[in-house]
Amino acid sequence: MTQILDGKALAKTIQAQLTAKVHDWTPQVGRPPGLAVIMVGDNPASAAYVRNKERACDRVGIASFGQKLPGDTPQAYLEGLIAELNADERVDGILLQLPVPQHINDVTLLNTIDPNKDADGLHPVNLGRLVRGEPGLRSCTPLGVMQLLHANGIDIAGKQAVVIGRSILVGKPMALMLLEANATVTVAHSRTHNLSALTRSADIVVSAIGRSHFLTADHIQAGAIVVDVGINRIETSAGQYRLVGDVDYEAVSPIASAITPVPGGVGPMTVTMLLHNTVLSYCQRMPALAHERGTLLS
Ligand SMILES: Nc1nc(=O)c2c([nH]1)NC[C@@H]1CN(c3ccc(C(=O)N[C@@H](CCC(=O)O)C(=O)O)cc3)C=[N+]21
Repeated sequence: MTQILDGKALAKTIQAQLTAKVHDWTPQVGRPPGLAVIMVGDNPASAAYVRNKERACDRVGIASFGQKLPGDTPQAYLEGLIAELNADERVDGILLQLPVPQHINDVTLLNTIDPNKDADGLHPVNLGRLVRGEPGLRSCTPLGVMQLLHANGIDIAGKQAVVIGRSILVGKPMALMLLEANATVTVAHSRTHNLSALTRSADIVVSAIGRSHFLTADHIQAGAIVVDVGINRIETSAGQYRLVGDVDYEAVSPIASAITPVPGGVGPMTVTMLLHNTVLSYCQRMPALAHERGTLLS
């Protein structure tokens, strides 16, 4: 029987744990944790994610300091806004929703976020901490994948893992987190030769490329663990949109020993890890909670 790695259920459990802690800590600290999501322009997919994030914050008791800005907002304005949020004591996490419009340099902006408020874990200081294996704020999607594997009793040490995709948001930090958990990691990408031969030798395949039905039965060996990070919107015959991953789920799930569905797999974990990072940052910034540090994800 193939094990379904249910991210929606685990997200619910972790969010309930976070809610209880936030409920206890808010009176001690005198304020709730705060998250500022900055969205520039009106990409409909981004708007939907941002709404999900704000709803999740509400449920857990995190204050939202969302900023929805027009698509022609100048770079200098955004730099000023981030400086203000860095200095705002009520804000523990800052996230710049990606992608940003063409005229904005996202790397420069991400680098101005206070690393201790970097809820997305994308600042060079946090990426450097990950490379070194030091504690720090970790990128949400790969952290969510690690939680999902861990909570389902999947042992990673010694396994062959292939990560498909080398983005700074998912592929690279995913590879480093699997390595930190003692997997033998290979990173594949669009220029990789003989991808299917490579993935067929893997015990764990993580796909983060953004192409629907890309990973087929030919790519997977019997008993492999398949993690689908892809979020692709495809049009159905009825003219509506449906969310699918990178994996041909019907074909691959009977072969795999464990697999994440889309939706309901990695996506809800990403949002939950963003909440987790915000609460972790709150915990680290507030002296009253010093003794609680490190108790968040058990
Ligand atoms: N700075 C930044 N950080 C991000 O983490 C980030 C980003 N920019 N830009 C866009 C991507 C995408 N992303 C998702 C989050 C949640 C779901 C999610 O909750 N998915 C649900 C379904 C949602 C639906 O039905 O639309 C699921 O898979 O079950 C998906 C995708 C975060 N991203």
